[in-house]
Amino acid sequence: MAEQTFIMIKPDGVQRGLVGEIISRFEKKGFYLKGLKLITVDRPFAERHYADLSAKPFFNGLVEYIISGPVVAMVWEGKGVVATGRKLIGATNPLASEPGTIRGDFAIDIGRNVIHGSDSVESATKEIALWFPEGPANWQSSLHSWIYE
Ligand SMILES: Nc1ncnc2c1ncn2[C@@H]1O[C@H](COP(=O)(O)OP(=O)(O)OP(=O)(O)O)[C@@H](O)[C@H]1O
Repeated sequence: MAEQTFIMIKPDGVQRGLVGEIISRFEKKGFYLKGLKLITVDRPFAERHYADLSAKPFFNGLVEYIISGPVVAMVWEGKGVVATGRKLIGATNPLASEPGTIRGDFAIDIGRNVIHGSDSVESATKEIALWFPEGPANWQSSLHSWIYE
């Protein structure tokens, strides 16, 4: 199966009306949308998603932020989508993110950085299973041969 990643537009991205812009960037790059839902998660769920960060001093604030409103959970597919998705997103600290990246263009504070993307193929598999227990959608783009040689 082609590589997939989990991308989440955080509550600030939803509140600020950045959903369309962000989806558009992934679509225009040539990645395929294989899962999409607007969902407000509870504390235990957010703690599971960020379990690897549970020892960090910012963990509680991070969980509060993620449960503060609806997020847009997505699965995107394509060659190299995990690493390239992270490049489209930009560095964790938005002030260090290059202009042209999502965080570089739309965010300032690390605790309000608009979007999450899986950091490895392994994390992507885990996160997709957590957020999409029903599994991603199964469809093939008819543009495939115009994007891949
Ligand atoms: N020093 C910090 N202060 C506040 N929040 C932080 C800090 N470091 C990280 N975070 C928050 O925790 C999230 C996860 O941190 P991580 O180090 O995994 O960065 P990331 O992989 O770039 O982000 P994400 O996992 O959301 O894509 C960050 O996106 C940010 O929202």
